Amino acid sequence: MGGIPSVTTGDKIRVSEIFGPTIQGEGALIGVPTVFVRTGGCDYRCSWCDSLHAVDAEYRDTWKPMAPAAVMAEIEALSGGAPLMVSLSGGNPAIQPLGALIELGQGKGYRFALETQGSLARPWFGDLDMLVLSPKPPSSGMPVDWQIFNHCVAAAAEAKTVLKIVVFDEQDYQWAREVAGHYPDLAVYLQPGNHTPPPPDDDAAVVDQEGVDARMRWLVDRVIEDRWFTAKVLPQLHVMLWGNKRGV
Ligand SMILES: C[S@@+](CC[C@H](N)C(=O)[O-])C[C@H]1O[C@@H](n2cnc3c(N)ncnc32)[C@H](O)[C@@H]1O
Ligand SMILES: Nc1nc2[nH]cc(C(=O)O)c2c(=O)[nH]1
Ligand code: SF4
Ligand SMILES: [Mg+2]
Repeated sequence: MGGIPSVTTGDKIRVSEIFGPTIQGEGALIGVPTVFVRTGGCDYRCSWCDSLHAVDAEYRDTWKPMAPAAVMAEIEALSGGAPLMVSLSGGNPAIQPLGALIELGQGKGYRFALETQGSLARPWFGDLDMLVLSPKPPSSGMPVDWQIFNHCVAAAAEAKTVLKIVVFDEQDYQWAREVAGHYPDLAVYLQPGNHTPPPPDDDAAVVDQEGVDARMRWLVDRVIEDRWFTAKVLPQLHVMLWGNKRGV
């Protein structure tokens, strides 16, 4: 007996928050009306994580175990029953048993994207409409297990998988180039990092927008200088519009 990790509760999904519809603010689906399901718990602790309320154990009592049908009911209530894109984020949503929710939602016409750092591969990645793999650069302080990351890449079709890499500095940028070179079939989205003021709470909407803008301009210059014309460079649109506010 014992040995069962406390990260999941049977078939239930550990939910930090469900919000929307809003627009997807990042990457390949930017601008697409989306409901977000943010799961609680992460196997990483990036130095600059903007979602600590879904990562830090001190917020654990705000995470609620929910059956897939209950999560789906909330998504449908938020969308008024009109099918739309659902983004599964976190925390690391790959920790959670999300296969049943994806199947249930797709049966009703909803589409599902999932964002993960690529530290856990799941067979149900293959059922997603889009898998966003966001390996963590040196500035995060987190090491990448490339063997597991490759399992994630293999679990979903290449056409549905994209790379989204956060870049804070030249070292991150060089790292992103190298990583992209290893996955020539995957579309690459570069995203300037934003320094967030801890601790995360509803009032922490302040963001160093000038810093993000400067980093964005620098990132565009770097990509053009290197003639890296297959890369796409996008800021976090929701951060530009609403700062680090939660639920948008
Ligand atoms: C909060 S994470 C949750 C999903 C998953 N754990 C991951 O990291 O991919 C969602 C996205 O936000 C990005 N992100 C987190 N903190 C950020 C920051 N301070 N600036 C820019 N992007 C950030 C992550 O790299 C990831 O692409
Ligand atoms: N609008 C909006 N777009 C997002 N794209 C990725 C997000 C995330 O935190 O995972 C996010 C988010 O929290 N809000
Ligand atoms: S992997 Fe994602 S959720 Fe986890 S700490 Fe890093 S940015 Fe935050
Ligand atoms: Mg975010």
